[in-house]
Amino acid sequence: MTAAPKIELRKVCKAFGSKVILSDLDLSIQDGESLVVIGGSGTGKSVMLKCILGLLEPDSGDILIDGQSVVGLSSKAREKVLLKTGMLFQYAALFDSLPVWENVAFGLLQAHGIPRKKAREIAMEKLSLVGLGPDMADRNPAEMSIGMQKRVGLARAIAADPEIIFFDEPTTGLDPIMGDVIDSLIRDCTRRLGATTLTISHDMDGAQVIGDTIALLYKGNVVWSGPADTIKTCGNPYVEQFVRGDIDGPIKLEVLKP
Ligand SMILES: Nc1ncnc2c1ncn2[C@@H]1O[C@H](COP(=O)(O)OP(=O)(O)OP(=O)(O)O)[C@@H](O)[C@H]1O
Repeated sequence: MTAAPKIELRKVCKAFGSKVILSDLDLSIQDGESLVVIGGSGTGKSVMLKCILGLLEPDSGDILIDGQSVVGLSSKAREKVLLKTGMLFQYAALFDSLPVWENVAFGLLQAHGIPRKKAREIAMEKLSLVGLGPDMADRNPAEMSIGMQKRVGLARAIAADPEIIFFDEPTTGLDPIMGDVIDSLIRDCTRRLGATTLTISHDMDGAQVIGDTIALLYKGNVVWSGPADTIKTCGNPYVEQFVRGDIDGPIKLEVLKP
């Protein structure tokens, strides 16, 4: 018997008023797989992620984690599901009022009820995995560069050894070299954990570093998916246009009328 996908979207639809964002979206991520969903601005990547996290409810369709539907859960049941997940937000979203170690340990302290001493030990271990020494632990995140903040955010995402990790545009705001460093760290840390990951991104190069599989979203649906290392040779016209950044092709830019 084949195992159920770790995360599965079945014909998910979501509209805001008359504007259809997700349209019969099917997607599945196997246990231990790293999927990167790429797509232009406004194609529904964030809406998809918010539906999976329960921040938005699909109009129809189903979303399953470990074979269990997570649509319409009570907040208590959702908290339980979210305990097996970690998340790195687009701008790291650290609390400036807390030192670095406590940012990393936030979920351990608040959601997992781990005592402070133990939580600090785990935080130090995770900081070292992302290349930050013990001297960083008591720093204020606001004093750190964006690259360092992303490392702290990654340490927080992996703090509880989650089974699933979500990455929202993990290299936004970084220069290409630091972006590459963070992409490689994400790949190494998540592989070490054996976690299943879902990343949303615009960044083709990063997607190939992080992803086992890439899916291209356009108008709320997957127009291509396949192994990350085939994206440049797959011959799919949507992918080719996206890779080249051409204006001409099947992807139509929605230009706002003045
Ligand atoms: N709460 C909301 N109410 C109304 N419209 C929304 C809401 N959230 C998102 N949208 C619309 O849904 C569309 C898709 O947005 P989404 O943020 O998912 O795009 P995206 O692919 O993540 O884009 P980007 O890469 O620029 O972040 C956009 O047109 C956006 O304006």
